[in-house]
Amino acid sequence: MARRGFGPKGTPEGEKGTPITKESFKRSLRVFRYVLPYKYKFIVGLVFLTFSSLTFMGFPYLVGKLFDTSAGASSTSFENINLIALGLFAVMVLQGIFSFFRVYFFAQVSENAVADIRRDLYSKFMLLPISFYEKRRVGEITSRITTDVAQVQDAMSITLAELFRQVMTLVVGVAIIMWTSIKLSLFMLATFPVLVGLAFVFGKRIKALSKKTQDELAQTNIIVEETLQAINTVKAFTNELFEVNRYKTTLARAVKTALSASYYRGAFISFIIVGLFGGIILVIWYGATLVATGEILPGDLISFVLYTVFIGASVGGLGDLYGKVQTSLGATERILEILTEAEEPTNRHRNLQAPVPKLHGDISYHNVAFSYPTRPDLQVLRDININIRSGEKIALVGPSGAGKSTIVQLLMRFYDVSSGGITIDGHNIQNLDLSTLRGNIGIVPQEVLLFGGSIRENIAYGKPGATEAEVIAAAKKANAWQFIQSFPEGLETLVGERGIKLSGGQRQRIAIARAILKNPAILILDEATSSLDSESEHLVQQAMDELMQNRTTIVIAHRLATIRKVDKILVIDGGEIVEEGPHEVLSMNDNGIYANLLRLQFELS
Ligand SMILES: Nc1ncnc2c1ncn2[C@@H]1O[C@H](COP(=O)(O)OP(=O)(O)OP(=O)(O)O)[C@@H](O)[C@H]1O
Repeated sequence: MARRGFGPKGTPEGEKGTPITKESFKRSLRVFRYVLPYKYKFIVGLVFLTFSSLTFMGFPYLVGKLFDTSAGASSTSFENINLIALGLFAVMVLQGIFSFFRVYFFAQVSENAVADIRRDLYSKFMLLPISFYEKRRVGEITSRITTDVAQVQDAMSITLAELFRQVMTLVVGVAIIMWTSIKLSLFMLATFPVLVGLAFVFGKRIKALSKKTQDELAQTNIIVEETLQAINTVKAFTNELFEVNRYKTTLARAVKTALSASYYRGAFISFIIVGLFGGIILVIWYGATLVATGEILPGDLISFVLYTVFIGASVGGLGDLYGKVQTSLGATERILEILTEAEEPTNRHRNLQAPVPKLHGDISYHNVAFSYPTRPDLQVLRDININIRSGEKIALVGPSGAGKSTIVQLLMRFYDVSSGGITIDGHNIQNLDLSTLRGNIGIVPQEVLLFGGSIRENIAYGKPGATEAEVIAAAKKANAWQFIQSFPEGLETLVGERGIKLSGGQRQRIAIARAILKNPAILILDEATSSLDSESEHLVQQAMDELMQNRTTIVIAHRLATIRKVDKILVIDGGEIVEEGPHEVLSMNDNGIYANLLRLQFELS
């Protein structure tokens, strides 16, 4: 079977930011339903955030009063310098306490909500059809559950709090300075709209550039991930340097974009500094003239300047936050897009411990035609009619790319037929629950990928919760017990991330043991193309024969010698069944494809 699954197919989508519109904002609010279970903690966090922002606003006021008191100009109750200084300390202590609880509560909400999002995304990944994975790169999909979720977490914990704080500083700050001196406030505010307008334009430009940097960094990560996954291939083709160069080129591009973005960021910061300080100097100058004419107290001017700094800082911060909110909206949309993808129609609520309803194993294909969703114009199968009675064994042979693997993928409903139908025990597989369907099919793939973990775990994968005795019995039937026993750790031997410590024949026998444990009515054997040594071959064949007993079996055959005993051989060519019959009959047809293939293999061997 051609290797399926994640591959560098499809085009990367690019991690786009989303413009902040009413629509995008509304849509992304849907992600906040993940906050709902923790709403009380969220509200408490918001209350602490409000408190900490408000107490901070008391700071400039007290500093001004301290100044006036020291100059002996105050007629209010703030007579005592020590008392005011204590008040300042109290403000800071309160600020510290409130901030602690704000961080604590927001972390509780964001960590839990984000874990819920990750869990839902992962469950979704498990339930999405194979066609979903063919359209996307694996790096791109994993970045949904890592980068995008991390951005949402930032939004929930930092960005949101910052936004709230900055807006509050702005509103409360402006109200206080208005109360202090309308004249001075109007003078100060006259310079602000220009500053705010420019900051937003700047912020937007920076946003676009940092997005581009992120996209390019994502590209470099995709290269790392793909090459590490296929490190054997890279080495086998001695393409290490080629890959290093490919990585270097994309990395250089990312650095270039990051650097050009940094010019704008630098310019933005300079602009804020020059603009703000210029503004502050103007305010101090005008304020000084008001103090001179006795319209305000010197302490008021100090408070005023401090508030102006706060307000200026929050305006500057808002520019930055605008970008962050945009990034978070983009991430949120991508997450929601996955969460709303159509799942396979599987019975996900099935009790995992409950046994799968047993099928008998009569299979029929009626006029099946099929095109892959990614290549709808290319018909891969046409007019396929097959009847297999329960317990019968058939073999599919034919040139590479003929459609053999596709025929069995349709049986497992990895894809749905384009026309025609497939029935098992008379039921159209479209109407069978997917867990029942796949629960009754065992597969020994061409290339066995073992999960990192022990041999026991890998065998028990065929029947979660299998007892030790069952695992051993299966291993024995699969001719695997002998080599497992020869390892010092026996069943507990770790097989590494992809079972690299086991030989091809050993891996296959583990896969056979797994299938024996699953005890399916229908079996799919995808013969390995690479031949094993004759000793190993014999052991694997013996195990396969044991496994095939009393099961409907479809063998995808590459080596014709192994399929002489099957009940029927189907020769597939160009997506059609071109010959059909037992070995004895087909091999006699001198002009037939099967006889030809036989001769070819005989000559080659
Ligand atoms: N996921 C896919 N998306 C699009 N086209 C595919 C996909 N998988 C296979 N094909 C195409 O479908 C055709 C049949 O492929 P299939 O893997 O069924 O052939 P096969 O007979 O099993 O070949 P092999 O013996 O080499 O494994 C080929 O032309 C192949 O390129």
